[in-house]
Amino acid sequence: MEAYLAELNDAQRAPVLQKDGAMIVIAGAGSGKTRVLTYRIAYLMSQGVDPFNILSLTFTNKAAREMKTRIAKIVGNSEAKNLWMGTFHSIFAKILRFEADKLGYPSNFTIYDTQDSQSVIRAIIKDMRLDKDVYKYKQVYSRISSYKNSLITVKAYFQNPELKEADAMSKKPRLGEIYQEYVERCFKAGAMDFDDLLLKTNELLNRFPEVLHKYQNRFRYILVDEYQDTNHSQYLIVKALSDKFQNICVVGDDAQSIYAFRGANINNILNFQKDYDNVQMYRLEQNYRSTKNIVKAANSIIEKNKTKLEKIVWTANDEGPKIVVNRLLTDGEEGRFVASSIFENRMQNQMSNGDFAILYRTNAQSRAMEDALRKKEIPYRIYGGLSFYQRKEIKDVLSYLRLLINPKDEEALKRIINYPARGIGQTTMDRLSIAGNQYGKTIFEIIENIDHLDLKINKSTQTKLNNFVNMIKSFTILAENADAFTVADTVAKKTGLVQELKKDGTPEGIARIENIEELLNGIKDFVEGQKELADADGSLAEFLEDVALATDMDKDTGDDDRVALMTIHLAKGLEFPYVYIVGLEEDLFPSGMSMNTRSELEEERRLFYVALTRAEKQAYLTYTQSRYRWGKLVDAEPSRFIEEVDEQYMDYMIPQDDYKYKPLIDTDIFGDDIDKSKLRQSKPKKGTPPPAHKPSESQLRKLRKLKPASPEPQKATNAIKLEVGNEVEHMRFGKGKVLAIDGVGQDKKAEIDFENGGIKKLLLRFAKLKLIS
Ligand SMILES: Nc1ncnc2c1ncn2[C@@H]1O[C@H](COP(=O)(O)OP(=O)(O)OP(=O)(O)O)[C@@H](O)[C@H]1O
Ligand SMILES: [Mg+2]
Repeated sequence: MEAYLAELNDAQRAPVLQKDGAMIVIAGAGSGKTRVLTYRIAYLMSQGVDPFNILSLTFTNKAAREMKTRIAKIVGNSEAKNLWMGTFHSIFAKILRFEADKLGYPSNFTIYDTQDSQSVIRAIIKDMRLDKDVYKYKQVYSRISSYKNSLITVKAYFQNPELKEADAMSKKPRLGEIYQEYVERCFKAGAMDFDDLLLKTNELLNRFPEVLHKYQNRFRYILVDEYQDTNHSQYLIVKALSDKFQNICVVGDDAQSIYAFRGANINNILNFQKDYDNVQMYRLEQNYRSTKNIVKAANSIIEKNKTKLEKIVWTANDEGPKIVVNRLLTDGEEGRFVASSIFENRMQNQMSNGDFAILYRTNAQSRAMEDALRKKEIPYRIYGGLSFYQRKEIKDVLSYLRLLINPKDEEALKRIINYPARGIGQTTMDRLSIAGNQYGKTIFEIIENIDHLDLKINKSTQTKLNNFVNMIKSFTILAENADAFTVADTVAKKTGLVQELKKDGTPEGIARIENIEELLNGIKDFVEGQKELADADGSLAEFLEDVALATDMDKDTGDDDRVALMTIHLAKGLEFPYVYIVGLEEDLFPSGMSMNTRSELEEERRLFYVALTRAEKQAYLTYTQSRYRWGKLVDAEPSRFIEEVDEQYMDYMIPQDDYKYKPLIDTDIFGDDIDKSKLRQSKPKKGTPPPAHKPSESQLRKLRKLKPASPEPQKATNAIKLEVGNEVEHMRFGKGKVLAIDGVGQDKKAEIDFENGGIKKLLLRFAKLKLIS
C-alpha cells in the first residue's frame, strides 16, 4: 500500500480507492470528509488520471489551495497545479471567459460585486421613479438573486403569473421590470454578477451541446466538498457535467447545512442516490478533530433536530475539559472576558494567537470583541464585513483597472470619471447617460464620439472628457504587454489618485495611501505567483478575476499570528484549538428572524452545531444580560441552545448574583489580567450546584427568565429600594441621581443621571448600583 493511504482509516480509504462511479460520503463534522477528497485526488493521479481531467469544487479558494499543496506533497510532483480546483464561482468564471462570445459577452467581461449590483439597482429604482422605501434596493437585489439561483430568467418570470402576483402581494408589482432592466444594463456594461456566473454556465451547457460535451469529456472526475450547501443552480451544473461518465464523488453533512437562506437545498444531498446509477454510499464515524466532550456535546445538540439523517460520531481523542459557559453583564464585559481568557490560555498552554477563534452570529458583534482585544494588545483579524477590496480607495484604483480592461463597465466609469476631480460634473454625466440610451451606446463610446455629437456640452468640458478617454486608452495599450503590477503602479501614479490623498494629509488620507501600497504589493505577489503557472502570465485581467472572486477567507495569507474573528457561516470547514461562541442569546442566536418555523429554527441549531464542532481542545459559550441592539439597551435571555447541550459536558461559570456592584470581569476594566483565583471565586459556592453540573430547574428558569408563577428572589444590590432623588454609584457610570422609577417587579427601571454616562435607564434587576444617600 502506498504510504499516504495509511494516513486514512478503513472507512476513509474505501471511497478513496473506489476509482470510478458515483459515490456520496455522508458524515459528521471532523470525520475527515475533506481529507477523503484530498487523498482521493492524489490517488486518482497515482492511477494515471490526468489532473486536467479532475474538477474539484470547494467552499473557498483557500481550501482549494491548501488541498493542492497537500496533494503536491503526497504525489510528489508539480502536476497538482494543473488540477481544476476552486469555488463554483471561480471555476465557472474561467470557463465563461473561454466561451463568452457564445452568450454575446466579451471575454473580458467585468464581474460585478454585490456593491456594484446594488448600485445599478438603486439607479434603476430612481430612474423608474419608484418609491425607494417600498422598493428597498437590497431587498430587490436579494429577490433577483434568488430568482437567478432558481434559474428563473426574466423570460421565465414573465411567463409565470404567480411570481408577478407574489411580488405584487409584497407591494412590488414592478419587480419584474426592474429585473429586466437590471439584466439589460449588466449586459450592456459587459458585466456579470455573482449569480450570473452560475446562471450563464447553466445557459451555456443547456444551449450548446458541443460545449457541454467538451467539458463533460474534460472533467472525467468530479468532486464536491460541502455538498449539503449547493443551491439549485450549482446542483444542475454538477449534474450536467457528470452525466456522461458519472465519476462523481460528493461529501457533506446534512447537519451542517446552513445556507438555506441563500437558496442552498439540503435535498440535493438527500436525493443524490436517485440522481445517479449505482450510487455507493459511505459513512465515516470517527472524529479526529475534537475532544470527547466536544463531540458528545455536539451530538447532544443535533439530536434535537427532527429533520436529519441518523449518524454516529465518536472520537478516540482525550476527554478534554468541559465546555465553559459564562454569563456577562454587557457585550463590553463579554469582550473582556473572552480577551482575558485568550490571554490566559495562551500563556498557560503555550498557544499562539492563531489557535483561537471567536465566532458570532452577526458581524455587528465583532466590535465589542475588537475593543477588548485591542486593549489587551492581542492581534486579531476579522473575516467578512467590509473587506479590503471594498474600501473606497481600493475600489477607486480597481475601477480604473476594470475600466481599462472593459471600457463598457459603467459602474467603474461612473466611480472614477471625476475622481480625482477633473471638472466633469453631474449635469455632463446625465447628458452622456441620456445620449447613451438614445444611441444604444455606452458612455465611453459616447465620449469617444463626442466631437461629432451635439450634446450641449461646452468645449472645455469636451476637452476634459477627451483627455480622460485618452488616458484610459493609453493604459489599455500598456496592459496589452505589461503585467498587472506595472499597469496598476502606472495607474496609481498617472491618474493623480495618490497625489490627491497626499494633498489631503489627514491620518485617514495617509492610511489610504498605505492601503494602496498594500494593494500594489499584493499585485506584485500575485504576478510572481502567476508566472510560475503554465497557463497564466500575471496579466491584469487575471488579477481582476482573482479579486472579484476572492472569498473572505482567501485573503488570509496566514503569515502572521492572529486571533480569528468571524461569523459562524464563514467558519464552515475550519478548525481551531480554542473556540469562543459569543452572544448566545435568544433573538440573536437563534436569530429573531429565524424562529417562525421549525425548519428555520433547525437551521439555527445546525449553525450552532457547526460552531461547536470547529473546536479541537476547548469551547466557550458566552451570553450577556443586556445588549445594545438597534441603538437600544435591551434585556437578553440566554439562548435555548445553552440549555439543549447535555449538562454533563458543561462547566457553568455563572457569577453569583450577590457579586455586589463590582462584577467579576470588571476587575479587568483597567486592562489588568484576571488571575485564575478570581475566576475560581466566581463559580457558584455552597448551596448552588458544583460547576460541572447544570443548574437546577429553578435556576434554569431564572437563567432563561421564563416567567413562572413564583416571583424571583431579588438579589444583592437589586434589592435596594430606590427612590427618586437617591444618590447612587455605578461601577462604570460613576455617581448619579435617580430621576424617575417605573415598572414593577422584574421590569422595574430607574432613570438615573450619571456623572460619567449622562441619563440612563437601567433595569434594576441587573443594575449593579450602590446606594450612597
Ligand atoms: N485518519 C486520520 N488520521 C489523523 N487525522 C485525521 C484523519 N482523518 C482526518 N484527520 C484530521 O481531522 C481533522 C478533520 O478532518 P476534515 O477537516 O477532513 O473533516 P471534515 O469531515 O471535512 O470536517 P467538516 O465537517 O468540519 O468539514 C483534520 O485536522 C484532519 O487532518
Ligand atoms: Mg470539511
